Amino acid sequence: MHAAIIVFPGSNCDRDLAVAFRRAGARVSMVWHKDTSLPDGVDIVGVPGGFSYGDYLRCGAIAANSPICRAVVAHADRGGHVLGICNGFQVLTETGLLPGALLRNAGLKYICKPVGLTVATNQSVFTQGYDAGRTITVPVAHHDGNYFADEATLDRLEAEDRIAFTYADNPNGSVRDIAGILSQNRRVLGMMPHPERMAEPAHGGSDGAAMFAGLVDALAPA
Ligand SMILES: NC(=O)CC[C@H](N)C(=O)O
Repeated sequence: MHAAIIVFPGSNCDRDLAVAFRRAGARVSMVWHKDTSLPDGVDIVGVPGGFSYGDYLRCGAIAANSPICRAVVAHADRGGHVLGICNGFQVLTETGLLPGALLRNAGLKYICKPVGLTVATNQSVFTQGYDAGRTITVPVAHHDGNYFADEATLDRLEAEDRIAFTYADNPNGSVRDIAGILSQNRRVLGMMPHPERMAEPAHGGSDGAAMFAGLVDALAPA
C-alpha cells in the first residue's frame, strides 16, 4: 500500500502520520504543497495536522487552494482514498470534499488533551478495525475543532451512516458531538482527533493503530 502525505508550510504532524503508516506496513511518499501531481500508484492521500500557512485567513483555507490540492481532489473524484486529520479535516471541508465547517472551539481556547471517541460506524476502510460502539482514546489538539453543518446535512450524514466518530464528552461544541465524518462514497475521512499520535505504546496508548492497520489491510494490492 502506497500512501502520499501532503506537506504544507506549517504542517507539524506529517512525520507522525508517515511513521504511523510505515509501522502498519505502508510505503510512504512525502509530497510538497507546490507539486501539481501525486506519485503514480498512490492508494491513499494523508492530509496531516498542523498550522498550514499559519492558519491565516481561516484554518485550511489557503492549503485547500494550493497546487497539490487540485490533484488531491482529482484523486478523490476518481474514487481514491483520502484521510484528513485535524488541519487535514479543515482542508478537506475547505476543498468541498467533505461537508460542513470547523468553527472556533466553543470555549474559545486551544484544547490539547486525550479524549474518548466513540466509533459510530465500522463500515469503512478507516474504521473497519474497530468494533462499532467501542470508545477509544485519542488526543485532540486544536482551536478550530467545532464541527458545524446545517440540519439537513447532519440528518443526511446520520441517515447515510457517515458519522465515523463522536466525542464521548464533547470538548469543543461540535454539533451532534461529531468528531469525524465520511464522504458519500466512504473513501474520504476527516477527523479532528489524532490517531497517529496514539499509535504505539510510547505514545501512552495505541488505540489509533487499528486505523492504519485496517487501511493497509484493505488497500494493499492482493
Ligand atoms: N493540530 C492541528 O492540526 C491544529 C489545526 C488548526 N491549526 C487548529 O488549531 O484548529
